[in-house]
Amino acid sequence: MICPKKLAELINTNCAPNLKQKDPNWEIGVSKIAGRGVYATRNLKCGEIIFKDDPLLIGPTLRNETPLNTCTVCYSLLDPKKFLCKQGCGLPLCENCSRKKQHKAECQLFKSWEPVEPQTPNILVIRLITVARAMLFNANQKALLYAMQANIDTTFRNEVKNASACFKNFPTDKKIVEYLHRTVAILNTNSYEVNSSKQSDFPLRALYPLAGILNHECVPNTTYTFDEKNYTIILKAAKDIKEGQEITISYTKLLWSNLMRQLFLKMTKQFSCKCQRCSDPTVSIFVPFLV
Ligand SMILES: C[S@@+](CC[C@H](N)C(=O)[O-])C[C@H]1O[C@@H](n2cnc3c(N)ncnc32)[C@H](O)[C@@H]1O
Repeated sequence: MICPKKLAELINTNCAPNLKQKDPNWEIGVSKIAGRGVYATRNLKCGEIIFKDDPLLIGPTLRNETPLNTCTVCYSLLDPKKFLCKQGCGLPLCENCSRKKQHKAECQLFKSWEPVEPQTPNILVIRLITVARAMLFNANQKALLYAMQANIDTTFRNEVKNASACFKNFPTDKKIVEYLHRTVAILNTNSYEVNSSKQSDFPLRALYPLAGILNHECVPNTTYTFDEKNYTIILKAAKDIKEGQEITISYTKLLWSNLMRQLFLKMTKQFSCKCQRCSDPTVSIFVPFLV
């Protein structure tokens, strides 16, 4: 894993206007919690905005119940009968976005892989677009992506492996395939779930260079929201934070029981939380019975 200083340089090279602050109130350092973390460079007041961060990578999550007839560029709901790109890349697309540069590059990439059934909506093909977007990164963006933590488990290769069977000419080059697998692992470790601003039941996974470095606490000192237009994450202090203190978020829902949080963190983020709340023997580990 690269050191905090190098990571900060990469973020600085790649950062979108929102992170370009003259005198940021945060810095990246070695964390007492895990790996690298983000620290306050001055005292922060409860409610104060700490930073705004734009996604490096964003795209559909897609679960079985999500509507496939959703444009992969603007995420608006499309006619359920005819919604796939007319050029044969297999991606759902609205008329307006078919003219956009972003889709043209993605369309070309998917067409070069030759979808087996380009006129049949396929959840594996559509879901792959988020990972495939990292193929279109420039060298700086690739370096930043690679600097993010990638948790490895027994399943992270399945996403690309399963989707590859839906193409006749999927890359076989080891380096490319490894890059795609690693992108999945990085998304699994660091991404946030954001609802599409066009439809609330269409979840997106978004990777933020700085917000992705925040470590977890079950009683975090920040909260976050997303800007509906560009999916910028806005991080605010949830209590007063002292200069030098680590800035944390919660990866779970705050009101989940100890047991639920611990299971979720172990299964999705591969760690056992040792925070004060988790270590409190007076807190029940069972799910509270709500009336
Ligand atoms: C989004 S990353 C956080 C940034 C990471 N520390 C880094 O250096 O890039 C999430 C990973 O950080 C580690 N992590 C975050 N919070 C933790 C905590 N409270 N206890 C143990 N590990 C934690 C886990 O390995 C987790 O999968």
